[in-house]
Amino acid sequence: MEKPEWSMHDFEIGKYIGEGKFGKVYLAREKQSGYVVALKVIFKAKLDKYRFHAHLRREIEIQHGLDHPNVLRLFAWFHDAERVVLVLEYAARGELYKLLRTVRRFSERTAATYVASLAGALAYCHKKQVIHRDIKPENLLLDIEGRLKIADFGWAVRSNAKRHTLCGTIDYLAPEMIEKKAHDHAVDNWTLGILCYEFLYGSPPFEAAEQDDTLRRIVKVDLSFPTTPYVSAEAKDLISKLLVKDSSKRLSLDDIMKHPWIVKNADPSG
Ligand SMILES: COc1ccc(C(=O)Nc2ccccc2)cc1NC(=O)CCSCc1cnc2[nH]ccc2c1
Repeated sequence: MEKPEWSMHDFEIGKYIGEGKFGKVYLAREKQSGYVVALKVIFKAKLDKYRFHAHLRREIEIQHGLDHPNVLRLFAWFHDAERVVLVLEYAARGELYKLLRTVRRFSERTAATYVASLAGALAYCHKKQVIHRDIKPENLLLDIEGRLKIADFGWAVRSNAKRHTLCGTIDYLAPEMIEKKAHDHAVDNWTLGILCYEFLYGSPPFEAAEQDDTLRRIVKVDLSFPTTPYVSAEAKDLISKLLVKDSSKRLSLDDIMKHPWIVKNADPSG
């Protein structure tokens, strides 16, 4: 979809599909090709207010170079007097979390396929020196084939987030984040452990009534596996090797892809 410059006139704008801190997201069809995309309209006035021009420019440069089946594509961007418009891949089956809430929990094959997709996408991003990927659950979308897409919502605050806490859920924070230690991309490996647990059991491992209890359980790595639903020993083995306090001892992304539970259950087509 390379072209010297795009404008709004190249697209038929469809329904509104989402809200970001900097603007709204619409379904759109590119007139020439009929290709359906998501247009994220960001107001320059907002960028000025938050002084995000440089951040957005840097992000666009980074995103433009990313091309992985499990990372939402930024195809192009253009701007006019008052707006910057991002031409993004459209993930037709929407938010993975809405699906999880609907079906309660995923099968071991589905969970393993999503974990393998995430590990592959993160390994790709880390190879491209991109570790600002934030694999919070709200950032995971599903395309028309049900393939997982890490949809970096940039600095958007999702106004329609379903999470129970205000500032985005704390269930995914790694111990080093809570203890304000230096953290690197090993936090993503921790988050993969949380997500794998939640995919299989339907709720995150350290959930508690009060936020303080959740934080205490995280720093203690107070991990236990309920007797129901049945979850295989291999799955628990993988989760136990990711939810490790010492970030240097967490299973690496490559080792996740080679783990017996992933090898046995993940669908290679993603
Ligand atoms: C590569 O992706 C992105 C790259 C950059 C930014 C961004 O906003 N950067 C920014 C903005 C201002 C200041 C600084 C940085 C956002 C995204 N990605 C999304 O926002 C995903 C949801 S919009 C698309 C989309 C697709 N498919 C769907 N299916 C259902 C809903 C839905 C929604």
